[in-house]
Amino acid sequence: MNQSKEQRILNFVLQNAVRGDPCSVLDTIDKYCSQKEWAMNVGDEKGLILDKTVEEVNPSVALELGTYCGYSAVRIARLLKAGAYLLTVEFNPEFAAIAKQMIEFAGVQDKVKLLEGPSEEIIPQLKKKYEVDTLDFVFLDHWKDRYTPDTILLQECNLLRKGSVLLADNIIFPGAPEFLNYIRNNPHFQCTNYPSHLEYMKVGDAMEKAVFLG
Ligand SMILES: Cc1ccc(Cc2cc(O)c(O)c(C(=O)NC/C=C/[C@H]3O[C@@H](n4cnc5c(N)ncnc54)[C@H](O)[C@@H]3O)c2)cc1
Ligand SMILES: [Mg+2]
Repeated sequence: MNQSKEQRILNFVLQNAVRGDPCSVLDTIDKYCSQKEWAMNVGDEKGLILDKTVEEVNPSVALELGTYCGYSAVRIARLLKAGAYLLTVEFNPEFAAIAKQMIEFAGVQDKVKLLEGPSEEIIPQLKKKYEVDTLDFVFLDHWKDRYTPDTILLQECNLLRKGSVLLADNIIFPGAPEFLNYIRNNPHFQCTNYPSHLEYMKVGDAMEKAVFLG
């Protein structure tokens, strides 16, 4: 049975990156996906916007929706302070298995909890089952039509506090027009747009930061 693209990306990392070195894992994925097979990792250019936002927020508890191969989970986890952790949600079992190996190879497994299942089921479990009080940072990079319902769900589950920061990928391409309309017209969020490019391409894209005002 021939391998999936995601399996080929993982194999390339296992054979070419330095075990326990998150930066080498990120660089190796970026090298593979820019030179061999495109994949929907946040990538190096938008990755810098993600880095700056995570460093600015310095979260104790972070949530990622849409783990995929684990690129942004590694990217976020490598910046977390001692005792801080990332919860990352992925409902495709094949991708979750790939991401688990990617996270472990990068050596950030102690900072990452990979939760397998749909975000709409996991989010309501975060307080009771995963002992979360509130989330300091949320990275949205899953199906784009889930950004709005999951942002509403996070509020309904009282998982956001004054100052919680949401960062959403792909505002331009593939685009999340409904989310943009929702969040920019919502008085409870203060929004900032970060123009960039689609990962590994010369196509325009952007990220949107939304600070919850309580
Ligand atoms: C054809 C084509 C290809 C790529 C692009 C460009 C492009 C560029 C990008 O940066 C992109 O992020 C995307 C994109 O579509 N991302 C969707 C990412 C989903 C991942 O998240 C998982 N997931 C999806 N919904 C859920 C959910 N509720 N609960 C838990 N996991 C979920 C999936 O299992 C995948 O692991 C696309 C445009 C067009
Ligand atoms: Mg994306």
